[in-house]
Amino acid sequence: MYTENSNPVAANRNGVLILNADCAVVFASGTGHDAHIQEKLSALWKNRATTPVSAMFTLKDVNEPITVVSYASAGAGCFVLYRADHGDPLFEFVSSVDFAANILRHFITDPYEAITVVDKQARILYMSPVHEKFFGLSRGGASGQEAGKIIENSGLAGVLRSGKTEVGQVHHMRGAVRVVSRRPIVDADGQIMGAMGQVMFKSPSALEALSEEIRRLRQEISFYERELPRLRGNGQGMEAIVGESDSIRKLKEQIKKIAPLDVSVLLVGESGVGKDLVAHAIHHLSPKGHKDMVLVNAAAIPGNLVEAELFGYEGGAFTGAEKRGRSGKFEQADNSSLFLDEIGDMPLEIQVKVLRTLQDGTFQRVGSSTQRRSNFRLISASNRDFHQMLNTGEFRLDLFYRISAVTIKIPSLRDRLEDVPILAQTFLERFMRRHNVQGKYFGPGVIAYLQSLPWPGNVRQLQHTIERAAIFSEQNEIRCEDCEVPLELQSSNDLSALEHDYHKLVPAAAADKSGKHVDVHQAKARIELDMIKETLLRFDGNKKKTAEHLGISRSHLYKKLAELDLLDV
Ligand SMILES: Nc1ncnc2c1ncn2[C@@H]1O[C@H](COP(=O)(O)OP(=O)(O)OP(=O)(O)O)[C@@H](O)[C@H]1O
Repeated sequence: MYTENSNPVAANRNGVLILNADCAVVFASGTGHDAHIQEKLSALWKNRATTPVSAMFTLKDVNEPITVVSYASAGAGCFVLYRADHGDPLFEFVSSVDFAANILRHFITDPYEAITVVDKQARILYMSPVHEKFFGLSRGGASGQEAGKIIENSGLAGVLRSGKTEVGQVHHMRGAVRVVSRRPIVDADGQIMGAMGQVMFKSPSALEALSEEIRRLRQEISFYERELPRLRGNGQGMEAIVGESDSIRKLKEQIKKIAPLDVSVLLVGESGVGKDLVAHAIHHLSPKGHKDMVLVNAAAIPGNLVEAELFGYEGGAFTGAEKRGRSGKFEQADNSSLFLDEIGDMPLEIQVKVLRTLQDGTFQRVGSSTQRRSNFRLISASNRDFHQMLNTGEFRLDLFYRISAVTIKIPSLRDRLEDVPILAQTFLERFMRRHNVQGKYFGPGVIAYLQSLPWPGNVRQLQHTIERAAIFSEQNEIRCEDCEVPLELQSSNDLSALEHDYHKLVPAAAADKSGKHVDVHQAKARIELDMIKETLLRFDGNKKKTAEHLGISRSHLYKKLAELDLLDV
């Protein structure tokens, strides 16, 4: 029998015992000499045929509990003995969990959370198989090598120096991005023994998505921080209406005069001219301006909910109603302004319902017979032609009188093209402020080009054009070709209506982007082409919807598409 007992410290705490097939001791070291321990392990080893010896277990009924790691071969049983202190988590873990070894094995071979263990000199003692594979090494190929030589950008040597744990670090290696944690490993006296790195192999893409989401949310927060002053109302007064033309000056005068008076105002004008802005400015300058204006989109209230939405309801008035009931828009607008947007699109049956409240300010909540009163200032807006609607009976005359004590017409942009430069500059600066972009500017000829366009979608369309140009312009300079203008006819969707407005559109279409003159047929074809392209895009290439929307037959559309070589769209 060979015995080894030269290290008193090791002998005191640790040891090795090797037994042959007949349970005789062939090697003992340290606590392996302890007769009591030898007896216990021999008994276990003897019964190995009926009760296999665990890979890791604790001997409890000896002087001091001992953690044992065993390795069995056909001819011998090798036991590594480790005298654990009481309260040592490893001892507790191993002594209380039968399958402790399986867990540790799982931990060191987990394909999703690979580990690397280094000694004090940052030499690799162990690397998980999946990690070795990742580095193109064979099994055990990393052992004994310097961590920095195997692991690109390894931070383990740094952790050994600093003694500080690093959690959730992004680590670039071999062209991949991984999330890693590194920690120093200390002994019972707090001395650094080595370090361990752990790499998340699974879902770094999910973590990347998470960090991308955080980045996006941060951006959004900073966007809203910049927007807040405007949303709080700083941008809702007269200063929000940009323009220096005579018609805009006159409009601002009208707003100043009308705002303090408690009369109902009807704002008319094409879509995108700024009716909403004007409504806010009137409310803002009115004695009720300190309260929020209540907005109702008259075209968008679902028919079956219109009464509940406008007048409110009592608790349990109908299935799905809130228990405590709810106030409607009229009630919410008490002592404030009520903005009835798109009033020209209000269905006739709803017109009847609102008329009475508009006449005397009284209403009843659905499910209640109590008469309520609301004192609101009415502002309405529409891009529809009221004369025509009154003639055809689409809009009630009595309601029209009620909403239009004063009517303000907001001019189309093409009738005040002198406002285009200041509007374009304002939108560009606003865009840069909101999106933290710097240095964009209009190149030569761009403003003149913008002034030559008809703007059927008015200021909204100009704003979108500038924003699109700011996004897509390759350099800081915005050029004419960046200002692609899809023709959006908001209030009239067909080509005949376009022809009706032809005298207004021709001057604009009569120059191409470089300012070169084109004749009337070319200009008309250009408009038609733009409309077809824009509408096709809007309806994802659906030709039926495109034809319907443009008010042309499908055969005409196909003919045009064939001419334009767009049939495959
Ligand atoms: N004079 C202006 N100065 C600055 N921005 C303007 C001006 N007129 C319109 N805008 C901007 O153009 C866009 C459309 O304006 P707004 O919604 O007020 O138009 P609208 O006439 O109410 O349109 P719709 O009839 O389609 O509701 C908004 O972003 C608005 O801020």
